[in-house]
Amino acid sequence: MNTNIQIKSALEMLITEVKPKSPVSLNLVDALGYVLAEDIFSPLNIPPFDRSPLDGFALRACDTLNATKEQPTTFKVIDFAPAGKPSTKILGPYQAIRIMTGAKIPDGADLIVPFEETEFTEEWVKVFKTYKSNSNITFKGEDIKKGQRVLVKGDLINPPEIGILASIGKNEVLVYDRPKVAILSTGDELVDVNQPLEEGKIPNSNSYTIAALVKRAGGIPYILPHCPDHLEKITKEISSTLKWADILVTTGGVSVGDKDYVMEAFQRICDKFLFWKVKMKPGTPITAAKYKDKLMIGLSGNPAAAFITFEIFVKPIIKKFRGLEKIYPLELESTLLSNFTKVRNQNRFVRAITYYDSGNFYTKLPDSHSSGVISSLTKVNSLFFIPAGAGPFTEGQKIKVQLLEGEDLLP
Ligand SMILES: Nc1nc2c(c(=O)[nH]1)N[C@H]1C(S)=C(S)[C@@H](COP(=O)(O)OP(=O)(O)OC[C@H]3O[C@@H](n4cnc5c(N)ncnc54)[C@H](O)[C@@H]3O)O[C@H]1N2
Ligand code: MOO
Ligand SMILES: [Mg+2]
Repeated sequence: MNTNIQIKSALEMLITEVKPKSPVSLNLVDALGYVLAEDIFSPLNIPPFDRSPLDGFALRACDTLNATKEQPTTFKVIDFAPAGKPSTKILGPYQAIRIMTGAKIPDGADLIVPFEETEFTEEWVKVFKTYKSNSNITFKGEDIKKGQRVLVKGDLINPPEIGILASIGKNEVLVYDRPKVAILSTGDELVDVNQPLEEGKIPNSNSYTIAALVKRAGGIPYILPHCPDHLEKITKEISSTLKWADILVTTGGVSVGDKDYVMEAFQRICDKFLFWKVKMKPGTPITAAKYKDKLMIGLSGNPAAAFITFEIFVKPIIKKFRGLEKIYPLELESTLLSNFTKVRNQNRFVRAITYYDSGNFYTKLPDSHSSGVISSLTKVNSLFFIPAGAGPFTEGQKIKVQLLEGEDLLP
């Protein structure tokens, strides 16, 4: 069995098992946060016609040749062209068409003069200088050429991409579906959040933390009813869940306790067992297995360990299922504002709070790092990785932290 393996090997083992979900066609408004499963080519020129970028008058530049401040040239206003209603007139010598921003340039015109540079009435307009041909015209295809590739397979759809798709008249896009992530907390001590507590019991918090983390990572979370520490029941629940879920995340029952059954359940169900125990703290006893194209990941029951190992191992998996290429966190240099003096012979991920101020990043470490402590997770937005044997770390020292959000900023 693969056991006590390095963090990197565990991640590689998991990631190589993941293929992006099959593409689905989505309406534009629903596509936010999905990843494109096709290259997008524009069927149109944008703009689709030569248009005016200003409110003013359409003229012929050659007619402005003798215009000066002292001796302006006068043009006869022959038509009005608002946006969306092109003028049908052909502009002749010393004629002008009053034109609005976004309107099609009338035939015969090669110049737009903005209102501010003219004097005008309803019948005539005066210009006071010479203009070059093609001044103040936005040309057809200047923004996007017909046939141009505007977005690439693998691009994340954010609001700008939605706008680009709409501007080329595309209402449906092919995107990679989001993975369905089932969450199963195990433990005889668990009760639902809305149920009364009895002696020795605790509310199931992991399912909710994990569901929120799944959502933040772009997966679709499904919280299953928590399961007692019972091998048959756990096995049955996981087997039936894998019929529809892409990823199954469990918490609890992965260590060496008499009632820790999750790894055994994985072994019964899987067609490929991946590993048990990774050389890191917290969350050492993490386990993973594969069944068909589905992944099972068993996280430690300790709330902070479940949180941290989710971010390290499950988040990149979800991102790969979503079709993203950048699946690992953004790492940045930061100034440590706390002391961390313990030197341990184990790789550690320390929960951290990182912020930006006047050109620098700063990182504070909460007081407690115990994997069973949940209170010190508040405001945690980053992880400080300490390789085995490294340290001590003191206030003012530069360190590297991994951000739990902000991957958009990756190059
Ligand atoms: N003899 C040893 N004991 C333990 C070892 C070891 O190496 N030798 N490893 C410790 C480490 S490290 C960890 S981490 C835990 C892992 O425990 P499990 O994954 O088996 O989790 P449980 O035993 O079920 O629970 C641990 C802890 O977490 C609480 N818990 C569980 N589920 C939830 C939930 N859904 N919401 C909130 N809290 C939960 C549970 O009550 C326990 O307190 O094992 C150590 N032991
Ligand atoms: O590996 Mo455990 O989560 O540190 O207590
Ligand atoms: Mg246990």
